[in-house]
Amino acid sequence: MATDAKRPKDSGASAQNPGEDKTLQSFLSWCKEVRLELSEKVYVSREGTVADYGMLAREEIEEGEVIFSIPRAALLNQRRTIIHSILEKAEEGCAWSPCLSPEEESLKSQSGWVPLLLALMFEYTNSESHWSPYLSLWTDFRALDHPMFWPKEERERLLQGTGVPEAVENDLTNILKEYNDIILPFIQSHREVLDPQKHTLELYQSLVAFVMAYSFQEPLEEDEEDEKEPNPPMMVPMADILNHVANHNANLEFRTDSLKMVSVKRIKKGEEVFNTYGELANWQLLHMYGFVESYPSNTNDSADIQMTTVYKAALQAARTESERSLVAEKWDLLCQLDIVGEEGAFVFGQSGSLTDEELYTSLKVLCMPVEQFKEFKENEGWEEAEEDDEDEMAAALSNEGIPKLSLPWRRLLGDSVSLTLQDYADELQPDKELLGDRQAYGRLSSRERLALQLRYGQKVTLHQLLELTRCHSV
Ligand SMILES: C[S@@+](CC[C@H](N)C(=O)[O-])C[C@H]1O[C@@H](n2cnc3c(N)ncnc32)[C@H](O)[C@@H]1O
Repeated sequence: MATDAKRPKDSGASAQNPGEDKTLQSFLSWCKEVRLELSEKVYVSREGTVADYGMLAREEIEEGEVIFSIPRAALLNQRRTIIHSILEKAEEGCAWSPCLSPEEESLKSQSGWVPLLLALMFEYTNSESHWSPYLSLWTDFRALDHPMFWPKEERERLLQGTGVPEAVENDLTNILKEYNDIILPFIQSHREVLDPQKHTLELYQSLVAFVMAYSFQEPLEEDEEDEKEPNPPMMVPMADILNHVANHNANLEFRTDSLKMVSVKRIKKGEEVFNTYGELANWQLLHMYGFVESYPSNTNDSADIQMTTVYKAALQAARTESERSLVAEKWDLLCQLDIVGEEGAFVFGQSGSLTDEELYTSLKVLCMPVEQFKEFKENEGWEEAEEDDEDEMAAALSNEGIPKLSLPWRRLLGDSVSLTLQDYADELQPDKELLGDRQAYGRLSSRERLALQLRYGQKVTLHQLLELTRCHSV
């Protein structure tokens, strides 16, 4: 535990030169007040980290050591804000606006983030806030450079084919809707604490980006997963100073009285302490956090192909109207069986398909002769014997070290889906030469670099898959 007594006056356990950064100094003093315990083996810094603030090891840290511990009372959530009572009342369904129906008055939003966002709107703009020393670390959330802050034209041009522009459009629509339907009426009904001139849509959007990139969600117990709604997000001071890499060396543990950042491997002196934000592909990291990991460091990277892309390829391959309506019927059944969905994606990781059950079944059904499809429909799935066949094939393929999908791929859909995938990969168009040309790379804007890294990784993943389908076609 770090205490005042143990610390020399000007080089606390948490910063090499704390005096140089007054905002950081004030945050670290606040941490002591709220009894956040920080190991003397680490310090917060803006130098020597991958991005702005981060945490560095002052000394070697063994696996399993507690790096810092945050009492639950130091977490910022909807219950720990001055406006908690009005948030609670609104959540309980008490009337707060004479013009709205009870459904409209509820603070329930699609994302479940609204109460925390209202709390942040109030606390972030209140200089007397208990959370001010913490929230003052960030003066401009737009500096995060999430694609939601890029001009639309730039986003669509640089990120075409990656899935990010579509995800961002969806976010922007939801943000506008939530602000107009829930936030603004709530602000207008609580003018004693909120003000539409100050608590604007622009601020709301910035705070959504902050919650996206900095908040934590406590996982549910395994037996609660099916019954309970996910826990609402919360802000976890100090844990959110840590940057992320796939090959992380620390992990946040949720205990009864406190949250603890624990090392999951030995961390050498001078190394950065990295948390994990989850097993996230580069397109997800860019969408939610505004950064990507360079190829091939992100072992969780993947390229996601919308399930409907495969449906469209099958429709294109159909030659007559009756073949097209058979494809449509097959697709409906696959949807009903929850094997595919309008919003779903087939996911390809660095070593092959991560959704091979769904992909294999979809391809097989889409290519079935009509008689076999009738039988499949009656059984609502495969016969036992066929499952055995699949297992045998999977075993044979994994003996060869080849992902399960590769062999049946061409046999099932011929060239049509391979070609669609090729088109999909071509749409990514990353200029590989640029990655190797340091000078040219140096001339790119930071957004162009992000886009290049993202598209290159996705293209490589897809090409590995395409290569496999070519090598092992039957
Ligand atoms: C939870 S915060 C981490 C603290 C942050 N560095 C700061 O100074 O406020 C998450 C943000 O840190 C940055 N970040 C985290 N890991 C990164 C990485 N490996 N590379 C680049 N930026 C990263 C991104 O801007 C991300 O949105």
